[in-house]
Amino acid sequence: MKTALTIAGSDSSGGAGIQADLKTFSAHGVYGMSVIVSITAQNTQKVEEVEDLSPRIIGAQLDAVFSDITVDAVKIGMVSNPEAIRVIAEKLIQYKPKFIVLDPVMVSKSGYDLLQPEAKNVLIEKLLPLATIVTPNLFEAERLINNGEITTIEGMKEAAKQIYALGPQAVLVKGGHLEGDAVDVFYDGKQFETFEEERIETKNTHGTGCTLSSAIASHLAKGEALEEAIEGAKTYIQGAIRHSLSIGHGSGPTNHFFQWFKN
Ligand SMILES: Nc1ncnc2c1ncn2[C@@H]1O[C@H](COP(=O)(O)OP(=O)(O)O)[C@@H](O)[C@H]1O
Ligand SMILES: Cc1ncc(COP(=O)(O)O)c(N)n1
Repeated sequence: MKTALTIAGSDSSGGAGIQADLKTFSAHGVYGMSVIVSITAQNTQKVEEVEDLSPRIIGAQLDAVFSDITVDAVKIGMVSNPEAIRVIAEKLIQYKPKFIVLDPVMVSKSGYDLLQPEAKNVLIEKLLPLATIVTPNLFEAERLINNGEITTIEGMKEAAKQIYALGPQAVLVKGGHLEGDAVDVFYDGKQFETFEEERIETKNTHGTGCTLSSAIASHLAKGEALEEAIEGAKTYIQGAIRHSLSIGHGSGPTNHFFQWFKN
């Protein structure tokens, strides 16, 4: 069986973070593993509190996994602070996994800072150059390049180009927060490609970015080429949002098992 590892934060409500990632891996028939960076007390309405784990235990988790198990793909989500980022980068350079999908999580949909402001430049310097692909949403893309608001597909293309220049092998700027259809823009230094799906009208989009990046990692773990992996992940997130779950009183989670249990 192919394997994937998520390095991210825990979401107590199970809709985003580590929990979304593991569900996504399972739904793809990939064996999931996790290195927890931070614990959030969170639900569908808000993030109440965040507690980061020490860089030491983050490093120890990475050593435990990589020293024993072949990791076919890594997904990185919430990394929270500069010290955590430094140890993650150091271990990834040491163990050299073949694929790294970096979701540069910055702020939760409910508006809580999941990346300390002073950690942004460390993420850019240490993690972006290691990424097979980086998957910012519009807000994160704006913050990565500090070049104003992105409001059009053309703007997303320009941002993708500038983020590519920061060192990842490819970029997928996600258009979930734009108006109209859900259009994501891919750039790999050679060409642009757009991945488009019809926008689904729902408030239940908690964890969509986590789900998409883990789905890409799952497809890469199974040996698919990058664009094929994005295509598969985009089809998956569309189903997971279409059948998303009205759980809780706020923004409900995506449905990872919609193939079997439709809402
Ligand atoms: N309402 C929606 N209908 C269809 N696809 C969506 C919707 N909202 C987001 N998506 C898709 O879900 C994925 C996650 O996007 P986005 O919401 O922009 O990221 P994030 O969760 O990081 O903010 C992207 O592929 C985006 O196009
Ligand atoms: C632990 C953790 N990781 C990531 C997200 C982002 O997900 P969203 O953008 O849907 O709030 C989150 N809310 N919590």
